[in-house]
Amino acid sequence: MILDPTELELRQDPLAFFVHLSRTSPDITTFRFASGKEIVFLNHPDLIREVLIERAEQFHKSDLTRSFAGGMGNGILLSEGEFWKQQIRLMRPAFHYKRLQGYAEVMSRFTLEMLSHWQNSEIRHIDEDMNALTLRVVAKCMFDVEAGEDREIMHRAIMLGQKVVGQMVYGWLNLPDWHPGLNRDGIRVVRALNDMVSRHIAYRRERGDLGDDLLSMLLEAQSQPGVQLSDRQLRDEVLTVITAGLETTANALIWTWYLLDQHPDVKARLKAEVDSLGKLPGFEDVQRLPYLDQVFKESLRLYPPVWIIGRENVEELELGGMRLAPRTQIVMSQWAAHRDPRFFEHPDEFRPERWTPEFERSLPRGAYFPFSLGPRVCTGQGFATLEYKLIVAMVLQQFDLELVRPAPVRPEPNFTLCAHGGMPMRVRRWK
Ligand code: HEM
Repeated sequence: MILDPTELELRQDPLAFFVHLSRTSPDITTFRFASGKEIVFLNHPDLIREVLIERAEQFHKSDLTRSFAGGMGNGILLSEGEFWKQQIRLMRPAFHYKRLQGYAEVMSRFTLEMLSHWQNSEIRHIDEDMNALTLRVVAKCMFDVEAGEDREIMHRAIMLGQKVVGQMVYGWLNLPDWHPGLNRDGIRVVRALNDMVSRHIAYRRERGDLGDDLLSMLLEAQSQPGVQLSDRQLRDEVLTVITAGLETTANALIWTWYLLDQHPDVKARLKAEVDSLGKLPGFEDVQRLPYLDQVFKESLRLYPPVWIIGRENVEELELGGMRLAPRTQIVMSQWAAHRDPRFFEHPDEFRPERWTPEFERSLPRGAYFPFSLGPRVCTGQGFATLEYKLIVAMVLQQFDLELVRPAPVRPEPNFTLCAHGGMPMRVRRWK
């Protein structure tokens, strides 16, 4: 097949491709593959806001989202319309602010447990540690699952899954007529995960004593009048929340450790702030650390774990002066938008201090959207923010992390933005 230059650029470096497109294109632009298939790229906060918030009901998740979520079945990430409304109504209580306090206790306990295994001056694969930690946290908080054997199944599945889903996303980006499908490795991964989740559902039913975690809420909802929730759907929801909640938060943390290593002045200031607590940080404490909040926002700006999202219009419509046929594939890239010099001064620099209340007020809605925006905003935003802040504060109180491979570390745009080649770091207990 003869590749159009666009396809070549996209294949070689999707992140650079979208930044280039955003710096050289109008607010809405179309790029074409050699096959003739078109993709519409949104390059202005007003249009992003229109699609995600103001006219959200006219747009559905797209082929891109289906490729990301390929292995998760038909979970909440992909559902639409009345069915999505039912699912979000059933699931939202598990993410309510009041419940976060209980989750904070689990997050802290598991973080301390991880730190108790760290030896002074050893080299740790921080990417693996962060993935293992966020997996334990989400599995325990949402599904009350703690068993070691399952952790191993899930950990292996996620590591392989990263690769498989990455290939699927690349498939979508590179091959315009490509349809989501799993290769043999992918099928194995999904089968192992499905079996594991089904086993837990059966076990929980047998036990009979439902708790107040998300799985219990969904099991209970099955008997409510008017609720349509098959066992298969329930399993898909469990897998979706685990997958959506684990690698995203892990990568936010991994890139933060990298950025702090590359910016010792920021690390010193953040360390002073977390030490000023004089104790282990709790649920309320981490919400009162302003510099930690700035570091969080700036890390998600430069390394947004979800680096691209897609939508398609349900019916023919006009957007930004362009007529779109039904099911036109639309993409918005956090990676590119968060580097837009129209809204971020020195966009490539890591400057947590930019996040002042005045700056946030002046930033147009749609210019910064690490958790997306509008009705389909990330359900786990509060959960992830709390988890990130507790983990960063607790680790930094005890350890200094130093990168032991040459910088820069290249971001790899898979399902989420991974660190190509991993993030080995020497961990030193502060004197
Ligand atoms: C830093 C961490 C996270 C980031 C950056 C992130 C980002 C996102 C984004 C951008 C979306 C929208 C995707 C789209 O529109 O196609 C999303 C959806 C979602 N996220 Fe997150 N997420 C994070 C953590 C979590 C956690 C911890 C959970 C759960 C424990 C979670 C659960 C979900 C769910 C259920 C959805 C689907 C919502 C819906 O479609 O109604 N996320 N997330």
